[in-house]
Amino acid sequence: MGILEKIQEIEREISRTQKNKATEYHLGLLKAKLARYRQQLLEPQGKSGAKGEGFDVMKSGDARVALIGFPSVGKSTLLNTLTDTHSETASYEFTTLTCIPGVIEHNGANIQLLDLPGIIEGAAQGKGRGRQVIAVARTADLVLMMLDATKGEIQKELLTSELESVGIRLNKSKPHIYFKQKKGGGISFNSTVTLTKTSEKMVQLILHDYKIFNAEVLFRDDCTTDEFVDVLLGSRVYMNCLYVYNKIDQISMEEVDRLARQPHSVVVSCNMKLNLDYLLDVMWDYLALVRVYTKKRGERPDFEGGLILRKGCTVEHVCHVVHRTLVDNFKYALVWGRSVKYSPQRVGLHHIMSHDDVIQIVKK
Ligand SMILES: Nc1nc2c(ncn2[C@@H]2O[C@H](COP(=O)(O)OP(=O)(O)OP(=O)(O)O)[C@@H](O)[C@H]2O)c(=O)[nH]1
Ligand SMILES: [K+]
Ligand SMILES: [Mg+2]
Repeated sequence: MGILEKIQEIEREISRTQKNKATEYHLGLLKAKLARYRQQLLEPQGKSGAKGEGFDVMKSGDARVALIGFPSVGKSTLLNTLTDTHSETASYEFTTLTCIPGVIEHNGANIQLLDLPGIIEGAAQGKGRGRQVIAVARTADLVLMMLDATKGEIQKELLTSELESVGIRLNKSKPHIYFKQKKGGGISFNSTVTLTKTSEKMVQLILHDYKIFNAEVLFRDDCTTDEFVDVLLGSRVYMNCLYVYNKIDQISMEEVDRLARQPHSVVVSCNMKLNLDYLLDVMWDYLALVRVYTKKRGERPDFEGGLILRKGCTVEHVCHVVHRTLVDNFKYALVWGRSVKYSPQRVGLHHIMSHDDVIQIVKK
């Protein structure tokens, strides 16, 4: 039996099984099996076809953003509007068949935007070019899930579950579970909180099913069985996602207002160029980018050549970007901007920089 058939069989069994106390362990085990088969399905089966022509795009710039969505929601139209690249657009589905990179220039940063073929239900199982699209999405720093504002929330749910089924978790943080396989000593299970969503027995059963007999498990949160399986499989990707509702020119103001209030959501119209500046600002936030200007003593800051770093970056990070050996000769730095109380303020290597700060590094 192929993996796909096995998956279907388990899914059928799960839907047949009534959810209650007596079937809890049975269902938990089925779900764990399902997760394992899905993982196997994703792993490239030989060289042929798995990678897919037209998807091998070099990473470039300061960050990478992938456009995911059903066909004809306006992904290519967005790429054409925000970048100098041209990607074919049309009213029929699957206009785009490969990965098309463009560059967004924003706040002095170059953000690589990837236009991708539309994905459809069953993409994770290889329908359309789903698997290749998902593989590219995994390499991005941010997913823009583009949705057609004239269609229902169901698109978002379907896409989210497609991505979930291949190990991509959107806007979720990694479960606080410590798991380590050991050479011996059996299973050591501990938790720092009371577990209400799973149990030691459930975890033991799953580990047994995975043929893991020696391991250390520590729950630091009241996590679910599914979250434990995520940690066990270890290959989950936790990604930031922005839901971009396009074609708001086609819906009522009330509806626009409602969509705009959804979490992690931005409403736009690519055709009418509505709200795209706001989209760029939110993208910048979600990418957690920071621009820092350097300045030499007695000179004006270099406002042309801002350095692009990540939120939380320190003076030490800035030094590394400026020059490899700068840290060794570092005496102190003067900083102007939002990260300091007084401008300028003398700071050390561990000082955390804010967006648009100016820094002057003083050497020994
Ligand atoms: N009304 C309206 N139509 C739009 C908007 N943006 C794009 N469209 C239209 O939607 C259709 C599909 O646009 P594309 O950019 O080709 O969509 P896509 O998501 O790249 O489609 P695939 O590559 O086939 O997956 C085109 O006819 C566009 O003109 C918008 O803001 N409003
Ligand atoms: K299209
Ligand atoms: Mg397209």
